[in-house]
Amino acid sequence: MSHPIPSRTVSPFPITRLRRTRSSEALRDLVRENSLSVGDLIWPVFVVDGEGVEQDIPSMPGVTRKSIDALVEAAHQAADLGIPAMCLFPYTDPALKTEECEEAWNPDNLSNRAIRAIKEAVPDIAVMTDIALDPYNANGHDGIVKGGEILNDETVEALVKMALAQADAGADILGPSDMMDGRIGAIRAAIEADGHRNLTIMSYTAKYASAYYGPFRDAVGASGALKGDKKTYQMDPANSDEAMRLVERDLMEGADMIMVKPGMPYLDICRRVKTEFGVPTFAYQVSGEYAMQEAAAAQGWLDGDKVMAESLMAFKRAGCDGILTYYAPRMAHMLEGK
Ligand SMILES: NCc1[nH]cc(CCC(=O)O)c1CC(=O)O
Repeated sequence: MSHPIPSRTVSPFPITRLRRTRSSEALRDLVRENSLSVGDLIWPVFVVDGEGVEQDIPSMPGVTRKSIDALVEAAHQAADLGIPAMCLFPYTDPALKTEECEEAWNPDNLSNRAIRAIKEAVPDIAVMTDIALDPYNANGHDGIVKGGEILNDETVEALVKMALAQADAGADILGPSDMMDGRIGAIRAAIEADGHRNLTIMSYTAKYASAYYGPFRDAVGASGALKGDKKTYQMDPANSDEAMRLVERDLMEGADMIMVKPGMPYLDICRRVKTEFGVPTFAYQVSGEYAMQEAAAAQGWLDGDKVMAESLMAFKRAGCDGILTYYAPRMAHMLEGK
């Protein structure tokens, strides 16, 4: 937390030399204000159909789409590293994409099968889901489209069905990422009525209409499908007060945790959420942030490991309790000294 600095802490030079507490690693350790630990990390992963499959994603070097068996293996490794949660994103066969998006609430869709497989093999790792229609939508949008309009209330009904299917599959954290109005309240009411009393919701509350999602859309196979942009539901990057209204709204409707997305370009929003609401606050370091850092590292223009660690610490300093990051296993290895 940041505190107002009373001027009496700074006497004139040389009584005060602020370099003293930076003069050795030991002193720097003692006065460090924030820390990053493995327990802060949520690992987003991409699931694809098949067996023994690991596909590279060219715009996200080092990240792969994995079939369920490979994903279970990855879940074991994540749990061994102490990573508390994984977040699943399915690559959907284009043949399963429709205008009504029915595959989204199929109890046996790829994502729900993956949830079951992970919870059975590695029960201690928390599984987070994505609730939005875009992987299943013939036109790539997060909501149902009729006559060129992204329909709010009809989409919310579909999202509730999707949430219930994920709850039944054993999800621990539901992640509505669609930005429709009223979806948190509708999902909360439905899962309560269905007896899922401890099921948490991490709302993608302040999700901006961002150009940083490009590589993710390649990873889930949505780039080609998307017609137009997402500006009628995702937020305008120019706005900050509006994000605070969304946080208040989502908390009132039953969200347990709040997320800001993208991450690094929106650290001011993270800080405002934490300072103004004092609730569990998360940021998503998105695909484009990862791609930028890795592209520069591959050129030898940046030190990839150091930039990874610095970028993740920045989220803690901005007030986040945790970070969704494709770096989760790599950062965990570094933190464990492995
Ligand atoms: N609603 C789907 C969704 N969930 C997470 C991301 C982006 C994640 C990333 O870029 O890493 C997106 C893409 C989008 O809204 O277009």
